[in-house]
Amino acid sequence: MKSQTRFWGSPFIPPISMTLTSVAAVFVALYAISRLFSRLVAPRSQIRDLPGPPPQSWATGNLRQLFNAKGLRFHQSLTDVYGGIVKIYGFFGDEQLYIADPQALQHIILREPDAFEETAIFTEQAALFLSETDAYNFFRTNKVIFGPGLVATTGEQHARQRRLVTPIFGVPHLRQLVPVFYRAAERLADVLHSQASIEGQSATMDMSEWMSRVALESVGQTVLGYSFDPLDSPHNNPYTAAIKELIPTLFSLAIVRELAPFLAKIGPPSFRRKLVEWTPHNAVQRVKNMADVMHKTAQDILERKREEMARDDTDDQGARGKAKDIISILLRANEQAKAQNAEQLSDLELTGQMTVLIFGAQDTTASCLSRVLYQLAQPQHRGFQDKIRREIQMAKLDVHSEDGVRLDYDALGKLPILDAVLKETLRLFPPVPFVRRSVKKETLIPYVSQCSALNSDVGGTQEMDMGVKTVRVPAGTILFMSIMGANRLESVWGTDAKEWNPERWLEAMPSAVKLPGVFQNMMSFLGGGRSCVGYKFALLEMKIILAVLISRFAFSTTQDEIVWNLSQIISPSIREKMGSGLQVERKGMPLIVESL
Ligand code: HEM
Repeated sequence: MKSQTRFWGSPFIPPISMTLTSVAAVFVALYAISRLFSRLVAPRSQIRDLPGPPPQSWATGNLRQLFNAKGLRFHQSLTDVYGGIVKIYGFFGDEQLYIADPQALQHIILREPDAFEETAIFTEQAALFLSETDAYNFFRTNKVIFGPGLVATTGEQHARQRRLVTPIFGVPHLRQLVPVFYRAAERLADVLHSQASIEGQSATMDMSEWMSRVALESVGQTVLGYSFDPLDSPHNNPYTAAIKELIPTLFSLAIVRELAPFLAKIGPPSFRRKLVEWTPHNAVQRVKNMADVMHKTAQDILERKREEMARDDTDDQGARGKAKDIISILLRANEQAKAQNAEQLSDLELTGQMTVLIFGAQDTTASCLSRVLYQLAQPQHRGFQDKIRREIQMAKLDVHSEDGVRLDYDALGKLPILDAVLKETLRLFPPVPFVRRSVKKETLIPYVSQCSALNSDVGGTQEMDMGVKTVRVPAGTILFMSIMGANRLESVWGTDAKEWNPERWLEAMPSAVKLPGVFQNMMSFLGGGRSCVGYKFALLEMKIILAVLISRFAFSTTQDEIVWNLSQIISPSIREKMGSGLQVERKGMPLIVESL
């Protein structure tokens, strides 16, 4: 008997799903033909002469190696084995570039940013997935996850939004957020303390889960003035579930999404939306539903903010004090701009910013915080925990705060060991290991060839400077900018570039080679007009959380084997060996947490 195909319980689905499968096959074939054709008519590309790995297959090139949860080694090997500028393959022999070279990155990010844009894939993907209005919103969400994305557009519209949003991440506003970050960090510390007390004085806890929760609560409170997760009780907010799921789900669709620029040209938005609704693919449907939940939540919060603002205005001279969260500030600035007929954000742009900021902030900081705790918990690095604890105790002696417990904004900026540990972790383990761009117009990219020893022994590279060269790159080429590769170059960081050594930040840096990063010569927050708008916010938040936790707890490792996975943003999981040599993995990073 033939098995019955079911799609979301609908009796009409089998014929539709069959039709869609055939339609998809036709699209893929058309895409392949169009790529082949454009390659035949295009002048011979110089990319062809660059070194790089062979494609794994003609159809998917190296994409399966690049967009793979276990792909971190492959990413690292590209720079180690082939140098700072590497030829890789996309679909059907499409030649792409993988870049860690400082000269090339300077060119792309600072010297000629107009020749590059965030991959059109994202714009067109959104256009493909959603109705016109939602596509706009969804796109911005998506961009911050898979690449930069303050807004859905490039050029002047992005510049305008950036101008409007940047001031709220300045030091005066950040100072006001300090107590909010402390509240979340201290609540977490109380919860961990009571858990540890149940088992005496110490207990094994999944610290990556806790970092994820405290990061979401911190950003919810500071950006939206909204509590997603009270930390002291189980949380079941649908938004929380959506944002946790979205990144891995989108990453699992990474290869399919490569086809988006082509598919997005088909028909009007309403037709493309229908196509997505009918697509018999679980991950596609989940992404659509998550986007809906996030958009709806952002709309509700915006409504509530407007009501609060109206109440503030009618209150007796703001007796309750004006809300200090970022969206309230943005909203007030926007209302002022409206009154003066100046630059402002539409409602759709405002809800888009909310989602973008939550996404940009949550997983990235959670990933970095988890990695800092993991490093500090290693037996060989535990001395750094003691040093940080001591320097915090010393700093508190100088602080005249109400409770004598919290270091203020300025005191937090004067903790050299904590600072060095955070910088070194961000350098060696950037939460976002790469971003992508596409070339808008043909350009000549300079690079310093460091491809000397074609050394297949990953990690055993010998970089040799062979002088500045250039490569002519045609419009439409996709680039991977390797944040992790650049952050580990020996030419920039010295021979111990691949080691975790916080002490390097307490000494003079060995090299004068400049990377175009916005923060401390590293690429972790990128650089230029698309750099991370929230990096000072992130550093402040992470310092407060770490200062509170390290003051109250000692962290050490368990027997578990922890592995770090790539899903655009890096996250840990536990590898378990089952009988018969089988290995399974589950999300998490258990550490032994001891109350002090
Ligand atoms: C450790 C924490 C963080 C890391 C490593 C990080 C990293 C990055 C990177 C690499 C980009 C560039 C992406 C690209 O161009 O494709 C970026 C952009 C961005 N980040 Fe962050 N980020 C962090 C925290 C935050 C926080 C806390 C916020 C907000 C509160 C934030 C908001 C943004 C926004 C809005 C953009 C897009 C900027 C634009 O396109 O103009 N990030 N971030």
